[in-house]
Amino acid sequence: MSFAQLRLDGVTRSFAGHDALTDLNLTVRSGEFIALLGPSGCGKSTALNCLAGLLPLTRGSIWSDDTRLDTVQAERRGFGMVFQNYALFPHMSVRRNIAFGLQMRRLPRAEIRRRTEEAIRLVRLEEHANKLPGQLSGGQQQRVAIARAVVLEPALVLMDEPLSNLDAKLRLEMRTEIRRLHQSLGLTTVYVTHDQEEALSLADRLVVLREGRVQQIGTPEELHTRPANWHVADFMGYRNLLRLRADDRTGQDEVVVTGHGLRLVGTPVGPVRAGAEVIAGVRPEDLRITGPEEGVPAVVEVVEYQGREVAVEARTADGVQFNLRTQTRPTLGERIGIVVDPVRLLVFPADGTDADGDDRPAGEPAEEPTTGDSR
Ligand SMILES: Nc1ncnc2c1ncn2[C@@H]1O[C@H](COP(=O)(O)OP(=O)(O)OP(=O)(O)O)[C@@H](O)[C@H]1O
Repeated sequence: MSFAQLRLDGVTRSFAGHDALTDLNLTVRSGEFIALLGPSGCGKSTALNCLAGLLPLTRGSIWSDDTRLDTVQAERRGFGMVFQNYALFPHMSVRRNIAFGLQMRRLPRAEIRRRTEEAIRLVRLEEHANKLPGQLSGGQQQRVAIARAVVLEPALVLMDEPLSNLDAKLRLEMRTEIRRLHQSLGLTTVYVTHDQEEALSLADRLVVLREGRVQQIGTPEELHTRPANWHVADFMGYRNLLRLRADDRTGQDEVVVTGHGLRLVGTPVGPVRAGAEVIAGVRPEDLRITGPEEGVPAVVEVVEYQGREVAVEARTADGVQFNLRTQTRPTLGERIGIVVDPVRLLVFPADGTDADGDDRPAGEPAEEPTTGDSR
């Protein structure tokens, strides 16, 4: 069942009266790689299982072009699935595991053989085709699982944290592998992960979820440079989140924020009102270290070697902690100045209101952003 567009329209799923996923609207275009991203419990797997047909919807609908899909049984949707536990048949060889789905479809024997061998080649398991899953490494087993899904040429491939059981090095390799397969086979993929780096590197578009609600949908670049609210910023590596107050001179393009002995100029994202409480966020790599006579004065407390760069923690006299990344290596106890580029300091309404003024995910944030003194 191939499609030009797959549309999720107000997809909602609740468990015992509690919404696990609320009002998900998303259009997946054929050939796209979409990542569903968010912390544990945000509703990612629920969304994927609704798409797969493993969970009935509480409200809303799913459409494959003009055909309603949410009423179609899981096995008739023609989707491929890859999960974190590979769920391979332990008593069957790699080759038979991959061929199994084709055999179930009663395809001609020659076609089964041709497609199976091609899938084995695609995931580079030629040398292991006769082994049992138990004789393979985790990464190899995951490749079998992927081959088994894509050999059926599914209209959509659904992956739920497929790399989470692998070690760091293999995860990176498999990530490249998955992207390569997606491209070379012209797949359409929906991929669930809690790892923002994985999502940013794999996906054409990301859907950031929090407490069952979409926070933002966008390209990696859009999310990276323009998170819609501070929750998304938090997730996108804006490690410095400061609870401050907007000055009276709040404009369209610039806002002065003050508090905890700080006075910084930033860029408003969303409806930031003069005098309002805000969350100002900046990434560690967007802060610059200079001498103590310039910028925000602070003292270096932690210096952590991280390959080419150094992660630095510094604290101001008022106890605000900053996380920085630099190429130069300051010494412990050194007095430095921290320069904040106004374009890179994003200022969000503290209630979590979105950039488009949509205040659906609003409400006083449950978790407090770091203000330095809380750590
Ligand atoms: N079968 C179920 N019965 C009751 N509650 C459920 C069920 N499945 C999920 N939930 C609840 O729905 C919410 C979303 O769960 P979901 O598994 O979709 O989150 P997730 O983002 O995939 O998290 P994780 O990465 O930890 O799997 C959670 O609060 C979870 O406890």
